Amino acid sequence: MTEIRLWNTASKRKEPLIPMRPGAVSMYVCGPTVYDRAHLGNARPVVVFDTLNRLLRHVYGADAVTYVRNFTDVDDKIIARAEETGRDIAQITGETTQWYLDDMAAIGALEPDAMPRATDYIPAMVAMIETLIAGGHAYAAEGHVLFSVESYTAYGRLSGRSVEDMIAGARVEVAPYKRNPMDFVLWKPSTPDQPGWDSPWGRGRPGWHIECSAMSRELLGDSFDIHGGGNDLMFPHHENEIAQSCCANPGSDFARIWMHNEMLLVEGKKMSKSLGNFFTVRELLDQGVPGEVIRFVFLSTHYRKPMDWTEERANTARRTLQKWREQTRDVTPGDVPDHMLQLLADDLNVSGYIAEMHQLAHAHDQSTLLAAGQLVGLLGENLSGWEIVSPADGATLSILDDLQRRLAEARDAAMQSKDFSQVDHLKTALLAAGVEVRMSKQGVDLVPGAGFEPAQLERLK
Ligand SMILES: Nc1ncnc2c1ncn2[C@@H]1O[C@H](COP(=O)(O)OP(=O)(O)OP(=O)(O)O)[C@@H](O)[C@H]1O
Ligand SMILES: [Zn+2]
Repeated sequence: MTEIRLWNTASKRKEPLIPMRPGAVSMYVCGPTVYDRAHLGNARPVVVFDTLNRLLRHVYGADAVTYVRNFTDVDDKIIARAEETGRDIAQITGETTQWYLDDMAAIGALEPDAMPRATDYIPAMVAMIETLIAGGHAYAAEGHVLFSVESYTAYGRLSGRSVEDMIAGARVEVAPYKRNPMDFVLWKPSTPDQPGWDSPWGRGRPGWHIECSAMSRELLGDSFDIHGGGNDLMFPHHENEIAQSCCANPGSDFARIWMHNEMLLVEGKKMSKSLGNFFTVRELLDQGVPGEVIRFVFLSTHYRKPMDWTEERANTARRTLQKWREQTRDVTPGDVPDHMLQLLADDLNVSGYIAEMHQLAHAHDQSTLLAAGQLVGLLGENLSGWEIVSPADGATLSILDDLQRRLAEARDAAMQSKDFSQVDHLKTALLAAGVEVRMSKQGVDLVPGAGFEPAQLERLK
């Protein structure tokens, strides 16, 4: 069986994935707070963990993998949105949840095995908070319940900070009912017009962090294999999840491997709702960018590196996919070769994997190319958005293939003879027909651009 190695943020090294329950892999990923359309940054963790989910299913079998991603449908941001718009909270969260599912399906993400909504798990959260109070890890004060960070000596270990550093560096809310400024809210009181549930501490609602601790435990148990999310969640959210879960379930590991994707940036800054520097996945789809192109752009950068979205990258992705789609039309998928699987299994080296896909395309190994694409959620049948693209027809593609071969041969010959006139002649003619010519050590690539005129190729036949 392929050994999967993943970078564990907690240990700061790559570790083999050894499922706690042999043959059964469990993964929890923090999902969205549902009050607005997902922006492009929000789609990055979805693509990253969807790709991992697909790899896990390939290696262990689909039935052996349990992937959970939650919806946070109770949160102060949602309450604020309802107040601003005068709309009903259930309407806002219901609509936004459906948008999210539609948009993520459009970028080729499989639905997780479970998608718990926080409001369906309030009793589990209350029970966990009671356990924490009984164990001396939390205290009730003025209708709130707070987690006492001093009660957990490993607090800060994931993000590598001490409690003193955190107090100095963080903008923590200082409140009279807190014993330590770093103590964080497990439960807070609700006014009569805010969503609330009866509890031993009065009518109120959970804090954000306890939601994930309770839902992951209900669905995956005290300990599970992989916990994922964006690296903006490492502190305080994940640090707080660990504190809650490890104190409520003594002796458990909570999550064995912590994985964090880097951010999608806009001019050097994280794309985020609060900064207002965002555009949504839906806007891109509506502009005619196929969901598969969005996915491909994400896959082209390793998940632990920050990245930008540029139109140029989108156009390159579109041309590559268009070509591969034509090449693999009516082809039956073969098998993904082991050396390619090894690349994915090495902490999701998808860019290396895509380089191999280019090689397969050059070698006209269409059935392997198709299988390789489908393993990472590309070249499938259900990916929308291509209808507005006019693909080159089969005859034109075979001329292009022929020209690609001739150009590669001409180049090899010219390396010996030092006479590049034939290479230059072909290149000039291709460029005139609107075909971009890319030559690298790996080979020759012909990419028809927006101004492609197939008729111009006829005279090169
Ligand atoms: N720019 C980004 N790049 C990659 N992942 C992101 C980016 N922004 C948010 N995420 C991830 O998206 C998920 C949902 O995040 P969240 O709903 O907090 O969005 P947000 O834009 O960060 O909102 P806010 O700015 O209001 O905090 C989380 O897993 C988070 O890590
Ligand atoms: Zn979470």
